[in-house]
Amino acid sequence: MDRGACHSGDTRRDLLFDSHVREEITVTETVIDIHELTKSYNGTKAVDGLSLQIQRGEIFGLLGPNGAGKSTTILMLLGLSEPDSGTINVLGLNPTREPIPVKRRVGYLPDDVGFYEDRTGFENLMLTARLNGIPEETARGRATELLEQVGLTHAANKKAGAYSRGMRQRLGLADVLVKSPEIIILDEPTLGIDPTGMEELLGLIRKLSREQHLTVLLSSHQLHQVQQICDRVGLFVRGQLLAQGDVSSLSRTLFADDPIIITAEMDGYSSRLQDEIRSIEGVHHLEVGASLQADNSPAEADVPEPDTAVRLIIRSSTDCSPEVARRIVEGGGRLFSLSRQQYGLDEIYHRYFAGGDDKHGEKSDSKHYSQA
Ligand SMILES: Nc1ncnc2c1ncn2[C@@H]1O[C@H](COP(=O)(O)OP(=O)(O)OP(=O)(O)O)[C@@H](O)[C@H]1O
Repeated sequence: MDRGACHSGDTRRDLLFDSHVREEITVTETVIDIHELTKSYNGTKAVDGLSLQIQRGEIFGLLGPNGAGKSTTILMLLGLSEPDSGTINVLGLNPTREPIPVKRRVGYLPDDVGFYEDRTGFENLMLTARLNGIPEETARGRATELLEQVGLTHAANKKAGAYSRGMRQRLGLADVLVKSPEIIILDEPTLGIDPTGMEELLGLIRKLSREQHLTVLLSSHQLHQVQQICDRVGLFVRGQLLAQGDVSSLSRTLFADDPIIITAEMDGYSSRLQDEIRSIEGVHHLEVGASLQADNSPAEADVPEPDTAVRLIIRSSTDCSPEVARRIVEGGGRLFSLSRQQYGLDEIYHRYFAGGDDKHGEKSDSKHYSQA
């Protein structure tokens, strides 16, 4: 069937009868369901009232600084640690009471996976297959196929002890996949890998997840890598899930009360224009500084000379960018660029992970003329 047909007629029925397009229908099925989970060590809460649902096929990033409680949560998901209170359901199973069926269906890649160093990559995968009761012939085929998928065919007969860090992580991924799990949990999978190796591994995880509808829970404190591949992220701080969602909705939630920052590069600035901008509804702060595009160094003054290129930084409670642009142009200014600050992972990182007080995520490196 021509995919174009999906846009007309009985779309729903067309989709259902097309085996290719059928894959595109999103059927949500919660495979990890956590409610009010709590775990303390020596009276200190490592996980504090965590509630989280993850859907089949989703790549979810569990983000948080050291000691946030990520590993403790993972251990409870795997049935390796018992919660103090709350419930966990993994693929319909209770990991505390049914750890073995959970282990059969959930793969776990720790941050530093252990191998038999004097055995080859292929032999290591075969050992894991045997441990999981996979028949010899099937195991051979699967090990060969997985080594190819993770790009290690060339190193199949090399001893694991001679693998680089990146190769070990890729072998670890293959090792986790030997038993054909439905969920894989990866703890800091790219730790210690160079940027190229990291890109490759993340690309591979995403590809495998998409192709095999594999659910991935990825724990990390490296926000940028998580942003690249995760459908959703959860921000974990001091045992609590502070917020969850895709990165842009997360930013909106976390920075909802922050002013909107608009930056304009222009020339033709005047005190009349300054008043015009300050009178825009919502604007509560205006800084005028040297433009990054300025080839002449402006003199210190309240209002620079009209031919001086300046950068305006406007803080507003609403997004008034179109109005700012209109008033600059109508006020005789030449507008070179106008941008609105978008909060991203850097700002989230500074505020919640690094304990920074850079509340506006703005680098104030411009030379100041005046402030409103
Ligand atoms: N077995 C344990 N005994 C006592 N305290 C523990 C134990 N395991 C974890 N903790 C404490 O629980 C808190 C959460 O630790 P956890 O290892 O879960 O954090 P994390 O987010 O995984 O950190 P990291 O990124 O460093 O691995 C920390 O304060 C840690 O010291």
